[in-house]
Amino acid sequence: TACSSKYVLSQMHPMWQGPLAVPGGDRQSPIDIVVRKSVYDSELKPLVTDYDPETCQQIWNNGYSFLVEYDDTTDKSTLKGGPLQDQFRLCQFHFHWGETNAWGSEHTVDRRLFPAELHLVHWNSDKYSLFEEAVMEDNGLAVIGIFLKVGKRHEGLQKLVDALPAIRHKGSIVEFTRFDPACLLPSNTDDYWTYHGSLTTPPLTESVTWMVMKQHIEVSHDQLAVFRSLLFTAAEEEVQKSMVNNFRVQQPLRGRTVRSSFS
Ligand SMILES: NS(=O)(=O)c1c(F)c(F)c(-n2cc(CC3CCCCC3)nn2)c(F)c1F
Ligand SMILES: [Zn+2]
Repeated sequence: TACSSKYVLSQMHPMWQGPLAVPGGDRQSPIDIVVRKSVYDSELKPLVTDYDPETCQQIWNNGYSFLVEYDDTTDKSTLKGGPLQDQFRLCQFHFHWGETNAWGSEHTVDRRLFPAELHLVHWNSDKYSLFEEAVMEDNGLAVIGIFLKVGKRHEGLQKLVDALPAIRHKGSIVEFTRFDPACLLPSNTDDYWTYHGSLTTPPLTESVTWMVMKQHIEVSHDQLAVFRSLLFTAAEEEVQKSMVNNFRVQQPLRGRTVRSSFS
């Protein structure tokens, strides 16, 4: 898909630190969400997701995370509502996690870290015709962020966990079909924080409307351990590096307001 063909990885250090902020960047991600400073906005609507599992295509290790990619050539898997004016197409979802359960998420809530964070990446198909185009525009992307906590096993996640050994190395890809990403959403998707930010990996473009869910999902310790069995490195590299701590350092708020859909 447009999204997959271009998810090429720049030679990024695993612990993507990169420039603290993009030159002139005043809406970088991730950030700490300071609950008491967020502003309730009664105009914010519930999110409306409409995902078709038939658009699920493949799962691959891009050397930064693992991605589940969807066919985004038609409006079959969409997101609208929330703070969004337009309709957005799902192109991929991926995760960020730590080497231990003590950290791993990119966003935090009052400095609280979670062991992992799921990102569902969508692009504005009302205004643009390709992901690559949308990724460069102010209102081009919409990403849903969902925190993961260690607890009971997540039945829906297991199909994905079982596919990971086949993509241990950077660059490996396998067919992955009929996976409904709705199974990864928390039961309550009405309560979220939203702010204008950026990709947390290169090209770090400031094109993302973020919606971070208030409610986390639970996965088991063992399921998360399989994430950590992935490798940043390709099969032919001598030194293999575990794919862990693939999160970006937090960025300055620069006067932005984080709005909440709940009071
Ligand atoms: N963490 S995040 O902010 O949710 C997040 C995203 F939203 C992304 F869209 C990407 N992304 C990066 C590219 C490379 C493209 C390479 C060609 C030019 C456009 C980017 N594809 N998708 C991404 F890597 C990422 F981490
Ligand atoms: Zn991400």
